[in-house]
Amino acid sequence: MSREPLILVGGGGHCKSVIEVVEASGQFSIAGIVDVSEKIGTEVSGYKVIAGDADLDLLVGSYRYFLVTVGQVRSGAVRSRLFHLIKSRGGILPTLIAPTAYVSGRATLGEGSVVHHHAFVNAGAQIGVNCIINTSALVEHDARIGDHCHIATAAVINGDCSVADHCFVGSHAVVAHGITVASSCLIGAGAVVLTHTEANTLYAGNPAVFKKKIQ
Ligand SMILES: CC(=O)SCCNC(=O)CCNC(=O)[C@H](O)C(C)(C)COP(=O)(O)OP(=O)(O)OC[C@H]1O[C@@H](n2cnc3c(N)ncnc32)[C@H](O)[C@@H]1OP(=O)(O)O
Repeated sequence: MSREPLILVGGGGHCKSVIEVVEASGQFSIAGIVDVSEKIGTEVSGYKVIAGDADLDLLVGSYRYFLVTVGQVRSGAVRSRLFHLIKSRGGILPTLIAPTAYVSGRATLGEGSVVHHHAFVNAGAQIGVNCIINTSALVEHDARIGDHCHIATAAVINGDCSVADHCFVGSHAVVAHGITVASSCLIGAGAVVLTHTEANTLYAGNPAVFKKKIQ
């Protein structure tokens, strides 16, 4: 079966992690990577950077399938901008699930979202568009994850939680059952979130407490 060519947009560390998922899932062949123009001709995990940011518009005319592979910690703005640019030009952002991950048939996954190796998405979970469900993350039953969120490595979003758009939940953080994380929050690595959060705010620690507002 021939595999559709796929362009990866962003050639940093997160791109390497997505490449592991693309190769293992076997649905697409990686046609190239888009990064800053100075990196054209270099390689990421054996795949060439074929174009710079400014050429993305043109590439959307030549290829159908794209994934945003820029990472996301402090802000999801770059990932969100690239997602909307690709979509506005008619590009398709597929969902991708690593073969070692488990995604319930009763869960939903928005376009451009990637579930990385050994992650688990349980029944009734709803994941928005352009999300990263990173390696070994757990999204439990009926949890809702908004658009452009990054649930980082081994983070746990428990049952009935709601994580709004543009959030980052750090490595090994735990969001307790039924908690709402408001939009554009950062949850520090290892935090244990036991209370609902305010938007645009960093919370960290166990129990997680207010640390600062985010511009
Ligand atoms: C494959 C992958 O790599 S996936 C990505 C994995 N990466 C992570 O999980 C990110 C880890 N980083 C964090 O958790 C950070 O908290 C971030 C990036 C969310 C925020 O960082 P910054 O905006 O630089 O926060 P900053 O350093 O200003 O910290 C503000 C306060 O919160 C505290 N703080 C920040 N993060 C944490 C944390 N994880 N746990 C406890 N306290 C923390 C700081 O000590 C500081 O406290 P103080 O005001 O009492 O001195």
